[in-house]
Amino acid sequence: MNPSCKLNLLFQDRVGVVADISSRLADRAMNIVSMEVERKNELADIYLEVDPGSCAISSQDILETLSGLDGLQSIRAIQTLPNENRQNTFHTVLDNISDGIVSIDEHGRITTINQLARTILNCGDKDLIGRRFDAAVGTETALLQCLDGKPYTRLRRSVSTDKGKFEFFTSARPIVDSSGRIIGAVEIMKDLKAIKAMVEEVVQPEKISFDAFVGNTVSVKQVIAFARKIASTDSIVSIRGESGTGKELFARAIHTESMRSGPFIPVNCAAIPDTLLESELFGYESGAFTGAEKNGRTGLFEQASGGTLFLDEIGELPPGPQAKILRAIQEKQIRRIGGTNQIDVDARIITATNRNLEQLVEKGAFRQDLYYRINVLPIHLPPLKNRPDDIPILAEHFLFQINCKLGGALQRLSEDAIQKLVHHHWPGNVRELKNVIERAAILCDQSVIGTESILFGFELAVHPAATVDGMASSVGSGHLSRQLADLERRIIKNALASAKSIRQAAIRLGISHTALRNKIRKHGL
Ligand SMILES: Nc1ncnc2c1ncn2[C@@H]1O[C@H](COP(=O)(O)OP(=O)(O)OP(=O)(O)O)[C@@H](O)[C@H]1O
Repeated sequence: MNPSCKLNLLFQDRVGVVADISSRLADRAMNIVSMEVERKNELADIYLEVDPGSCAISSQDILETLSGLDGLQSIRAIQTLPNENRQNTFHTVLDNISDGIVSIDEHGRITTINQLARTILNCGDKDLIGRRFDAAVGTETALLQCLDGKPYTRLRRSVSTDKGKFEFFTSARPIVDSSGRIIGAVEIMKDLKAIKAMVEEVVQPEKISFDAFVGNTVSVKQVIAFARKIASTDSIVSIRGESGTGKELFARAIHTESMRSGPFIPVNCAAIPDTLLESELFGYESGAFTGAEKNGRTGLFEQASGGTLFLDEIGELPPGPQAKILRAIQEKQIRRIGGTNQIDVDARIITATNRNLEQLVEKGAFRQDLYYRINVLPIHLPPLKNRPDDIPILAEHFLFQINCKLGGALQRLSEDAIQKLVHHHWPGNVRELKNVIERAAILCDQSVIGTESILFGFELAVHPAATVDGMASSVGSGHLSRQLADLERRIIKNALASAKSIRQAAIRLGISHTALRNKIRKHGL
C-alpha cells in the first residue's frame, strides 16, 4: 500500500476552493483522508491528507495535480496535519498526568483512555477506542450509569492486575452538550498510593525547605533572604526568637539549603540531664563509666559530621559542657569520654535560644567567649504578634495540613474566625496558632470554621466541648445512639490528630488497628 501524502496549500480565499481540490483529486482516483481549512484574513490555509489509492502515484504527481488551481499561492509537503499535532499533544498530556482518565460516548463506547487508566483497569495495550466500556474493561459498570445522569465522587475501589493490586478513588461526571443533553461520561481515578505519598509529603515533608516556612511579611522575607545567602557557608548560625517562632523549622531549612550530605541532628540542650550531656554530645569509649554501653557510643557531634548539629536552647547549657562545646567548635575535633584520640568532626553548627544571651553573659551564666564564637551570623525570628498579616496564611496552612492528616473534607475559616485569630496576642507564637487551628478542625464538624471553635488557652477551661472529657458533658438533643456516634466520631478525630499513625491512635484508644480502621470508614474520616 502506498503511504498517504500530506500537503499544506495556501489559497487566495474564494468560494469553491475545497470543491475544486476534491474534484481534481477524484479525477485521478485519489482519496482525501482528511482536510482542514483555516481562514486567515483573505487567505485559506488548507491541510490535506491524500490516499493515492492503489495506483503508483508519487507525492510529486499530487503536487502537480493541484498546482494549477485558481488562486493557489503556495503548496508544500508536510509531515503532520495540525489536528494530528493537537492529538499528539493531547495524548502526551493525558499520559503524563497522575490520574487515570477514561471517557465514553453516549453509547458507552470508549473515546479516550490514558496510560494510567489502562494500568489500573488492567487492559494493557489493547486497542480500546470505540469498544463498549463494559465489554472492554469488564470491572464495573458505574461509569455507564453516569450516562443516566448519576455522577459519583471518590468511590473507593480495588482491582488485582498483573502489575499487582491497585487501590484507587474514582469519580465520574456526565459530559453534556450545550443543550444539556448527556453525550458521554468521564471517569477520573486517583491511585491511593500516590495520594498517600502526597499527603505524607504535605504533612511531614522529608526535606524542609524555606518554602515550608510560611510568611509573607517583610521581616520574614528578609530573614529568609539572609539565611539563603549564608546557608551554603560553614559559618555558625545563631537563631534567636521567642518560643514557638519556628527556630527549629528554620534551622532545618538552612540545613536543606546548605546541601550538606550528612544528617540534621537536633539536640535540645535543656532536655538532657546535666549528667548525661557530655556523653550524649561527645560519646564515650567502651567501659568509660559504670552503666555505659559495652561497645561505647558515638556522640551527637560525630553523628552530625558532614551534616548539621542543631544546638537548641543553648542558653540553658551548664558551664562544663559550655567549655567543651567551645573547644569542639574551635578545634573541629572532639574526644570521647574515656578516649585518648582526637576525632575530626565536620558538623555545621546552628544554635537557637529564646533567652537573652547578652544578659546571661552579663550575669556570668553564659561564657563570653562561647557567646562571641556562636554569634557570628545572628538571625532574629520575629514574634507572631509583630506580623499579624501572616496569621491568616499560617492558619490556612495548618488547617490544610490537619485536614489532610484527618482525611476528611477540606475546611475553611470564616471571616470572623480569622479576625478573632488576628486580634489575639499569641504568647505561644506560631506553635500556639498551630494548636488552636488543630483544635478548631477537630471540634468543628462543619466545612466553615466559626469563632466558637477558635479557642485560646484561657477559654479552654470555660469551654467544656473543647476537650474530650468535656465532649461527654455537652449533652445535645436527639437519639442516644446518634449522640454516642457523634461523640465517638469526635474522640476518634481527636486521637487521629494527636497520633503519628493510625496504629498509634488505635493503641491509645485501646482498640485494634482493624477496629479503628472500620470506625474511620464508618464515620467518613
Ligand atoms: N513560619 C512557619 N511556617 C510554618 N510552620 C511554622 C512556622 N513557624 C513555626 N511553625 C511550626 O510551629 C511549630 C513550632 O515551631 P518550632 O518548634 O520550630 O519553634 P521553636 O522556635 O524552635 O520553639 P522552641 O523555642 O519552643 O523550641 C512547629 O510545628 C513548626 O513547624
